[in-house]
Amino acid sequence: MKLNHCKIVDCTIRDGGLVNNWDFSVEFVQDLYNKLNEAGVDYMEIGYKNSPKLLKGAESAGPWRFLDDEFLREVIPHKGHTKLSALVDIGRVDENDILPRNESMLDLIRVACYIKDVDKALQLVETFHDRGYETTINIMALSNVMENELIEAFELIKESKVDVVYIVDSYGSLDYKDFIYLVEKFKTHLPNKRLGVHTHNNMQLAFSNTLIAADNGVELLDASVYGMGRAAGNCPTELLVTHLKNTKYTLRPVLEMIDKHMIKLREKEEWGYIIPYMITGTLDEHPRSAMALRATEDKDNSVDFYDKLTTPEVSFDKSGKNA
Ligand SMILES: C[C@H](O)CC(=O)C(=O)O
Repeated sequence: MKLNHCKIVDCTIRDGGLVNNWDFSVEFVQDLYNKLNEAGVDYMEIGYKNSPKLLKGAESAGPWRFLDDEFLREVIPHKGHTKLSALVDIGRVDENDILPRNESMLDLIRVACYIKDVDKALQLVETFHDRGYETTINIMALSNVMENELIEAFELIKESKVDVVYIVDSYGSLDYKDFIYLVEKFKTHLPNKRLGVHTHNNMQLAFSNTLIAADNGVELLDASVYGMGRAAGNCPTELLVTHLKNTKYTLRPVLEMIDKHMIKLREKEEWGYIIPYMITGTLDEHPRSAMALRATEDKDNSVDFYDKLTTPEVSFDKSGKNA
């Protein structure tokens, strides 16, 4: 039997941290690592490896926002076969903070960027590659990228050392036709690269879009336990684990994590398919205005929210309120 080509990258801590300001206990993270390892999940993204020096106003965040190698060694004293990954952002990472891989707990470093910064992202990728890490470049907000910009980026990526190139649906606004189109485009222009996919669930399509990408040859599939991720959340890990065929994955340990931690956490924190996130998804916008709305007493007034977003002469201030 030919084993499925896919690998799951669980992003619960990194993307879920955008929901609770990375306020996960050490016990939670240890349980998650152990359960993902038991379930056969390939990678766990344990947080961001950005530098607090380069990101003002983030002092209140939990330790998973600015991973520290010493701390990681204490949290995961016995590493199983699940590899550890961290995400970095352009302009927020100090490359001097990244140890050579053989001195670090991390195996994979993923560089997130917008299309205009692909050149800078690839410079970072080269540094991390030369320090021994597996690398990805995650081009965010792809639904807002012009074809000509993408083609220019492909030229640089093709010649680079990056291992995996991600198709990222940051706004949860793409459907199956978009994914088939994008995967084909990436495969045609980057025949020498492996591909990854990261989806958001604004339109209830995260799981199905991930499967379509996988069926079309994408290898690294991002997911989060119970879908925990920014705003509408991500493709649920438990669904991939149980649904992908010809794999070594098992569902039971992920269900144990959900029973022990995720149900309680979801009562305290909010993420998932919620109408204001559906609205920003269908309008192909960042969910920040919907997130701001959900923090107000008016949080369920979706008609008013929709009217504001679709009325060109109304503008929003930074908190998401209309001005
Ligand atoms: C690098 C990640 O794919 C970034 C992310 O979560 C996004 O939605 O954008």
